[in-house]
Amino acid sequence: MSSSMSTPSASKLARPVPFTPKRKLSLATDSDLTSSDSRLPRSTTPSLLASSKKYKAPLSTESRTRLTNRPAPLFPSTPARSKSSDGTGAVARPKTPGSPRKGTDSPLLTPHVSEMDVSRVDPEEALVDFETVTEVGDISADMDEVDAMLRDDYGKEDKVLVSIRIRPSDNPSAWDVSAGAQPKTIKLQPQHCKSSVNPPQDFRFDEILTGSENKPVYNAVARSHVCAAMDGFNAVIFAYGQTASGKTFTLSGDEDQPGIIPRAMKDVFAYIKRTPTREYLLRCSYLEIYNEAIHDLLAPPSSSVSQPVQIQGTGANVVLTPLREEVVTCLKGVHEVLQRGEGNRRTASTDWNDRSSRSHSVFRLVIESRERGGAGDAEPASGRTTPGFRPPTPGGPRLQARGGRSVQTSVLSLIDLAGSEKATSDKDRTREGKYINTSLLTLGSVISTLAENSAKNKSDHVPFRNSKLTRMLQPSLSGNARISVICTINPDGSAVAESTSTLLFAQRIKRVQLHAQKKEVVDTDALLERYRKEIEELRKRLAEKEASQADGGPVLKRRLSAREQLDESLAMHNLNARIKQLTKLILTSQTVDENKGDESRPASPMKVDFDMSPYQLQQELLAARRELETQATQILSLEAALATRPQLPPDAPEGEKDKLLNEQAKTIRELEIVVKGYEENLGEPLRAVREDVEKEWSQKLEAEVRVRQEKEAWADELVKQLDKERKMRIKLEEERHALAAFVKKFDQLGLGGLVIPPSKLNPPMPTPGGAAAVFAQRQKTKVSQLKEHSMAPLAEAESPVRLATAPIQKSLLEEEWDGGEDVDVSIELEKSAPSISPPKAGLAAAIAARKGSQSPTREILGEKENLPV
Ligand SMILES: Nc1ncnc2c1ncn2[C@@H]1O[C@H](COP(=O)(O)OP(=O)(O)OP(=O)(O)O)[C@@H](O)[C@H]1O
Repeated sequence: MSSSMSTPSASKLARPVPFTPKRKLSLATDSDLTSSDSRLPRSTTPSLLASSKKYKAPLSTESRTRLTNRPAPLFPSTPARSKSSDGTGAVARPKTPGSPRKGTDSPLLTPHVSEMDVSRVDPEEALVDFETVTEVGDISADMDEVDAMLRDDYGKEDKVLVSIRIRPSDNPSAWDVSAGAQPKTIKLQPQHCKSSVNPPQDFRFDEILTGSENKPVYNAVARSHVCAAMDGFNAVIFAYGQTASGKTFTLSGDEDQPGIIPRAMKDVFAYIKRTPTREYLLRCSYLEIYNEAIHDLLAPPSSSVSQPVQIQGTGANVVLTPLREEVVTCLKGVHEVLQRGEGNRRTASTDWNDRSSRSHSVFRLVIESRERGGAGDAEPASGRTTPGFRPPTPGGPRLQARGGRSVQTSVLSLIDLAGSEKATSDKDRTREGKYINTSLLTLGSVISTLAENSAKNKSDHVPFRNSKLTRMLQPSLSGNARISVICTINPDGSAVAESTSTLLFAQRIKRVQLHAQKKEVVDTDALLERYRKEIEELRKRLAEKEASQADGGPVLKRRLSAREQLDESLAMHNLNARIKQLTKLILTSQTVDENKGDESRPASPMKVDFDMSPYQLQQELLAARRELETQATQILSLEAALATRPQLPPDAPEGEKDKLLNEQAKTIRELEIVVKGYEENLGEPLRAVREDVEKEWSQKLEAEVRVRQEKEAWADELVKQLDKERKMRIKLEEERHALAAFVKKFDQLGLGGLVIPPSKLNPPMPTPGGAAAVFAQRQKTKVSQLKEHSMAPLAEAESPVRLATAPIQKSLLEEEWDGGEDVDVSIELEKSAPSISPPKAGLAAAIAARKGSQSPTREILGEKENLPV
């Protein structure tokens, strides 16, 4: 059956705010992030969400309807943030401390000492039988399905279960899906193919799911893995896909459609309920990988800032430390843990998703279980049976004979990966996007190498260490886990490149070979075993106290002071309470679900001595804290010393140096694989990003070129103008020199006693008002001088040569020079000439004769002396 994914839509409604109220990003600056990502304060910034105006993934009409008609929730909504009692909305401080983990006995790694006052536990409350369970809606609804699952043979699968989930959309789908038939295929519609030569590829997967219902998705892709985890296999379920394609919706869901995590938790308790032959201890942790730093989502904010989580160990023995683990005994407890963790996740509004996960989040449930029936059990198995029970694990009783009892430990990891994305308009989001894409690319290349190794029976190096995500997943990806991958895609034509890339990833991971094994060992470190031992010890002490009281009777009582008697009875009460409390942490089919009113329980790494007085305990606590501080300082200085030490001393043996060189060569190979994977895996979307960037830059370049051309044209014009001006100056200069030379010669010949003052040969700078103004002024002065002196001698004197004898009389030439250097003085002279009245006849004649010629002096000289001009 082939169907298109399009859904008719009348209009695009506003995108509803998704249910998940994840923690928003702080406004930390880029430099903050760079300096210490792990120290990033997780404060919220409402403006980040409010500022989102861009295009976001459109929701289908179907999901919008679902979101507007909400029935009362069956399961407490996973990520909703609870209001504190003071109504501020702040998440209440967790009441319980971190539990110890295997191999983390150091107090530094389990820094949160129990805060719970055990004396307050009501022993009566602890004893609740499974028949008294009232939270029917929580667990029983899915019991039959769990029974059915338990009958299935789910443990033999050695391939990754790969499913595709297509997000509903109002736009026409670009994909043809054949989800009903076998094999289930998905194919790009021909009109969306880039190449008309190659027909679209048929992708085949285990499941192809559509629609907004989360239950069928859970049943198809997760339930078998949850049951496998309960049965002792490590199991990993993760969602992979482009941003806003529905990963968080699939994993966490919302109030109407709880996702895989809440449904899985329900099944965990249902499973315990259906398995009376075993007892369980559950503890969970929640972390995120943000900008390549691991953050504990359950740690109090102060400690998560000061102590980022580190990955220690190698290969299959990867340990995360310090990571808070909380023992959970009921669905409500898990809900509280999830809620707290979700509240601490980093989300932000991006160009594509109002609440985009900016980190990879990992919810881990550690399941310890073992056969029931040995000494120390709080209660014997009731003998009540339910159809569909699994038979007891073969070999269990035999292992008990060796002192401890075999404990099965498995981990169920539920991972919501951040979505691959293009560069976004926001700088911080782009930076996060880079980290996200890089770690996804590393995941892609790890999967590629694993698939290649499986297909060709090779053992090529797998670059697990290239990202925190792959390093953390190394034990599971190496094969010792059952893996289910849900690849989510957006069916729109605009997202074809990203969806194709996701499908290629899905196809590759399908080829990875798994060989998951159950781990059942005599494990004295298992928390379950430690609790059992502690219970036994406490019981022994209680019995001794009771016995000594019974033996001593009134005699003993008389010897003890009233205060001592009070302390004694208090100590016994505490012992009882602690026994009850520890017993309650161990889940059996009878006790599961009985602690419905409690939150997660403490799992104190310390064995508390209840005989101590409160004062003594306080002193001990203080001393322990001091020791802790000293050790922390020591660790810091050791770390600093380690960091500054060269990798190898100069005199290290050659073998060591070779080893280091080999390691470095290995790292280079890994990087090469990453680069190769980079090109292969997400080449398509990144090409698109590159094209976008290239386009933007070529536009900028064109604009720059245009501006430059304009400037060059302007500069050319300026050069031309300057050239013209220079030529004009040269011409004027030549004229000036010619004139000066001529006048000099004129004077040398003694033709008029005209003396050219040196200032005329080096004329002054132009005067304001120009030559005309100066000339007019001088003429005026001259006229007034003429008026003052007698005009007669001048009138009698015909020859201009006489002029030289009158010292106050300037020569015509001088007057001409006063006109300035750049102006044609002859014109000014002509204009001004009539105003000089009454001129001497000879001079007037000379002026008149000069009309039309370039220089009046030349005219005069030409006339009088017949000199060549
Ligand atoms: N199958 C679905 N049915 C209905 N609504 C869906 C479905 N899948 C996704 N959505 C809606 O689409 C929006 C984006 O989904 P979601 O946040 O789960 O994407 P994501 O892949 O986790 O994105 P990111 O990687 O950016 O965190 C949400 O509002 C979600 O409710």
